[in-house]
Amino acid sequence: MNRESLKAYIEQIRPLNREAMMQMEQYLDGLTKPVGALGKLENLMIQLAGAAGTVEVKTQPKVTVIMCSDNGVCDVGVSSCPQEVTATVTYNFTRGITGMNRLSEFAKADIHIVDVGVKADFSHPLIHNRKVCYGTKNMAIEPAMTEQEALQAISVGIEETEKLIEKGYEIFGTGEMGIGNTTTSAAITAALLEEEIIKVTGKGSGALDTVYHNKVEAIKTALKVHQPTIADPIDVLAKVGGLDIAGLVGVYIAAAKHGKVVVIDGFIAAAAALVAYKLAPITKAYMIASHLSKEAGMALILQHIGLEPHFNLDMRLGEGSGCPILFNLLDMAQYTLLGMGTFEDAGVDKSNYMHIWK
Ligand SMILES: Cc1cc2ncn([C@H]3O[C@H](COP(=O)(O)O)[C@@H](O)[C@H]3O)c2cc1C
Ligand SMILES: O=C(O)c1cccnc1
Repeated sequence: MNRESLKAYIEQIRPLNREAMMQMEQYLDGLTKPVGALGKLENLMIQLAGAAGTVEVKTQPKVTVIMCSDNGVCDVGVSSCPQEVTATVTYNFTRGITGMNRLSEFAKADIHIVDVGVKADFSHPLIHNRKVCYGTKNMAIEPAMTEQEALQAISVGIEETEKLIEKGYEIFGTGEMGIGNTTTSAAITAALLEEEIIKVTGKGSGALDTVYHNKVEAIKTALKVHQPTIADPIDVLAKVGGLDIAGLVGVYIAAAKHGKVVVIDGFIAAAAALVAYKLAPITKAYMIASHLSKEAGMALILQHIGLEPHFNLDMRLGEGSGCPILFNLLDMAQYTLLGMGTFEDAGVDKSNYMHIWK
């Protein structure tokens, strides 16, 4: 995929279907409750109707796409964790033992593991080999990726998502595994939001003071040396981003193009959402924020896009972990709102309560 074909793909994304959203809203307003009283649960159903183009919304089946890749910037000590852990955890997703595995099983949701650039080889049927290269370059010295590599990783995200859509998945989530990716996410956020580096850089998986200092310095150097063009999200992504983030950009874009909502996990998934939003603001209509990560940069990204998190559990795991929790909320919203009685069913004379019932 090149810039032109990506642009042509993005141009096919349609806005949410207003008619279906109005129908859903009208239906919800007729239920035995004050108008809007189920708040964001109602908003979720309206958004799903808009995405699907019908009030007959489906919340099953669900899948979180987990983009796994390594980051060359680990060479300058930006994570307290050794880089090899990327490969270990990527493999562990196949063993069912990670936090993400358990959360997803509980939510009856699937995971789809993609090796978009891990610095190790796997031969496991559950790890989809879409390796662009064996990790990015160290952005503190040279650009993390070429533009072509970044575009290829976006294509991987698009193609994997389209395969999952063909399999019948209705709801998508975004996950990642890549030691050092809170540094790349902070670099992207600092560049695209034109924010101070320390305001968007956190302790990631648990940085000590020296590691935190290395993170800030690596980002400072990368932005100074490569001078990414702020108005060009692909340039920013290629120079200071990661293959995992690029892959997730493809997930947001492809899901939106096919009328499917995408749940955003934590800071890294949010950095990818920011790139997708900058490339195609229309993708926002299909995004659902799950939780607010402990990483400070996430709140700024969501504010910028104009999305609100649905919960704050002080989580900072990544892997897609916020998605299955939000999936549960979607199921609950659908079960409740599409199963409730109308005010007629409830025998309520609404003429006395016109101010709360429409
Ligand atoms: C055992 C382990 C499992 C993880 N699962 C997700 N992450 C999370 O931490 C990493 C980012 O943090 P940093 O930028 O500090 O390296 C990513 O892989 C992210 O998914 C993990 C981190 C560790 C150590
Ligand atoms: O919010 C996240 O996604 C996150 C935070 C810390 C470490 N890994 C991921």
